[in-house]
Amino acid sequence: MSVSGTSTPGEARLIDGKGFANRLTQDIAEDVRTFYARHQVTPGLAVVLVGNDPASEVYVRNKALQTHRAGMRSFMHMLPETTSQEELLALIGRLNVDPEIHGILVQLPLPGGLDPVAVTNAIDPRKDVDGLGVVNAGRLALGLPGIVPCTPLGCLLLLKSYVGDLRGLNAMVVGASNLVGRPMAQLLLREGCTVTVAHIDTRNPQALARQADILVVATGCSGLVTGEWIKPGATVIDVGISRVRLDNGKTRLVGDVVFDEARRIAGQITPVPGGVGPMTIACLLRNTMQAARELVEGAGGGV
Ligand SMILES: Nc1nc(=O)c2c([nH]1)NC[C@@H]1CN(c3ccc(C(=O)N[C@@H](CCC(=O)O)C(=O)O)cc3)C=[N+]21
Ligand SMILES: [Mg+2]
Repeated sequence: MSVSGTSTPGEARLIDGKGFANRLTQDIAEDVRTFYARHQVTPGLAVVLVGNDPASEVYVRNKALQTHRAGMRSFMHMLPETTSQEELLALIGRLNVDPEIHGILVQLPLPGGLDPVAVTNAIDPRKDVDGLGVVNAGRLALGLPGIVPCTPLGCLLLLKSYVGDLRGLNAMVVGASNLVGRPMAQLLLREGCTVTVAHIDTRNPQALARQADILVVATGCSGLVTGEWIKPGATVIDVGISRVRLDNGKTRLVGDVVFDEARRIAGQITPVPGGVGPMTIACLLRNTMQAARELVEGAGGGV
């Protein structure tokens, strides 16, 4: 591996997000025990799910499972599709003042009729473990400490571990969502990358991507990024996760990157599943631990 973040083409090294996330969760479990010994407080995470989208139910259950593995408390709030904005805001108001809750996550997307901006910003910024409210998003944009969104944070931890120093590298983020693309670009900028963000109106994103030492793809369009997008030896982080139906009727999870093409050209690449997804959940636990510390100890923190 050279300092430019590229390596000889051939077969890309697999980035083991699942293994990294497991180690991170064990480290957090240790922090939880130390924190309990010091304060007799167990960090608590509240997850709010409105409606019954089957994919969201899987994620939310997985989050609860991992929360328990880290020794934290998990509080699930499954609300019916018919929940009103007032009812949801009232619940967040109660969670904001509940001393047993240190982190609050409202699963997105919300059913139509509920305003995700109003709901996200009703969360106390100290408990906003998704980092999606204006206070934490603004802190990230200004380079100040705060809570960083879980998926971009997970991608950054993988990049720092597998690439090392990111300074001076060309990074491209494909997708400009508030949940992933924008905060990802901010984090890479903070690490000293030269950052390009491609979005729906970008002309010839493939030509821009071919310059990128680091390519982070977060569009939700399965198969968007083919081998021709990839600079030989680049590090590719695939955030996309789509369920596709195969000819035999079974379903399979795929990313936004055509994996079999990309792995022949990239230097290293995340698989789907087993890449970014498990890191998202581990970083949610990390953010909850950080929020509990700041709420209980009043320490100024950050990543
Ligand atoms: N407020 C909010 N915050 C989120 O962080 C958030 C959200 N809303 N809405 C939905 C997306 C999606 N998301 C995933 C988390 C874990 C996996 C995950 O663990 N994936 C496994 C596979 C899981 C499976 O088998 O289905 C993997 O990639 O290996 C995937 C996706 C968090 N999201
Ligand atoms: Mg994810």
